[in-house]
Amino acid sequence: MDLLTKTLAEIKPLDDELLDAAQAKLDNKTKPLGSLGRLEDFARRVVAITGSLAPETGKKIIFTFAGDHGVVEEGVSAFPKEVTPQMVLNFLRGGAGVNVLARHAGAEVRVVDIGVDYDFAPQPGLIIRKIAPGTKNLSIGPAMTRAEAIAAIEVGIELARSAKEEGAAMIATGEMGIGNTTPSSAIIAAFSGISPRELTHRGTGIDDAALDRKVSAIERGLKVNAPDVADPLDVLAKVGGLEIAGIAGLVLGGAACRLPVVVDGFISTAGALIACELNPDVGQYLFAAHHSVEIGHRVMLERMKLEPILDLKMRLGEGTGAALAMGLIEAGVKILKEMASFEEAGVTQSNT
Ligand SMILES: O=C(O)c1ccc[n+]([C@@H]2O[C@H](COP(=O)([O-])O)[C@@H](O)[C@H]2O)c1
Ligand SMILES: Cc1cc2nc[nH]c2cc1C
Repeated sequence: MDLLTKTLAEIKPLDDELLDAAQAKLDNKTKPLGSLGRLEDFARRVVAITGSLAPETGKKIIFTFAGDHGVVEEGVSAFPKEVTPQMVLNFLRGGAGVNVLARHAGAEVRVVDIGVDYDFAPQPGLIIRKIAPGTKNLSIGPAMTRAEAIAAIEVGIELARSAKEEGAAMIATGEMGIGNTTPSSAIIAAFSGISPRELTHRGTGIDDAALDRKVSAIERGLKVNAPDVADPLDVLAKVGGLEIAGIAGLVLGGAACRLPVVVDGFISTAGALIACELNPDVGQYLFAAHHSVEIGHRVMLERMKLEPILDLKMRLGEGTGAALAMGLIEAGVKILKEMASFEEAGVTQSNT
């Protein structure tokens, strides 16, 4: 059996008994019932995901997948495509936004070249698993073959599995790819049936003329490719991206090996959406880090029934939102593990 099929079969819905046991433990802590709000949900879900009533919290890894996009030749981004490899080198030197916020959160950043149109020298922190030197222009034909999409998903699955073997407590998604808000918008337009004009936004900060070109590129791409929404791999291959596929795989691999997965912004959520369309149980393993400024993000999150943790008006990607949210999820787990119970603290419980 191939790795993707095997992984999809391994993903199970969360166990209600574990969720209830975690809630019972939280309800014994020295606080009015439910008073730690969503921190309690984070703790409950990490218990049910990991199967432990005292989950580990130490090792946190952000995987930042980088890929290029043929559709940039349609003039859909405010930046040229050479920024993709330039930013990869910035990540590797520790100077990018995600590096700063990961250090702040105590997380490690691993950069994955899954499809950058540049040959990097092997170096620490860089995982070279290039499937192709970028996608093809999705506005005139398929972005990639189905085999390439599956190969990129399997890279993500393997990375999640190796993170689990190394003892990671939590993993997160991130990405870098000039032009990648175009395939992300195309993916949600395909699944939702909402028009690209309503869903498409300004990415890196495009002007009105570039926004028109971007909407037109997506409209043409959906028409020429006619992706089959009942077949999420078809959508991914025809109008997706290699880093989006890698993220879909990381999410699937995380769910299969019972790791909490923190999903960053718009592009990461497009990857997570592909994973959820392949197996709806995946959503229970996910934490939506934040609400991106990109307008299609809300539609994606609603479709996946995920409530974003933060709303900081961010739209950088890389894993920046995920880095910040990891600390809050960890805080919820620490409440469960470290807070005194009523009995331990000698505090009287409610009389109702
Ligand atoms: O994560 C987000 O919500 C997000 C929203 C807008 C843009 N980005 C980042 O900006 C790049 C894509 O923007 P664009 O305009 O080139 O499609 C890519 O490198 C993403 O990491 C990221
Ligand atoms: C400079 C720059 C940094 C980024 N990080 C993620 N996407 C990006 C896009 C640009 C243009």
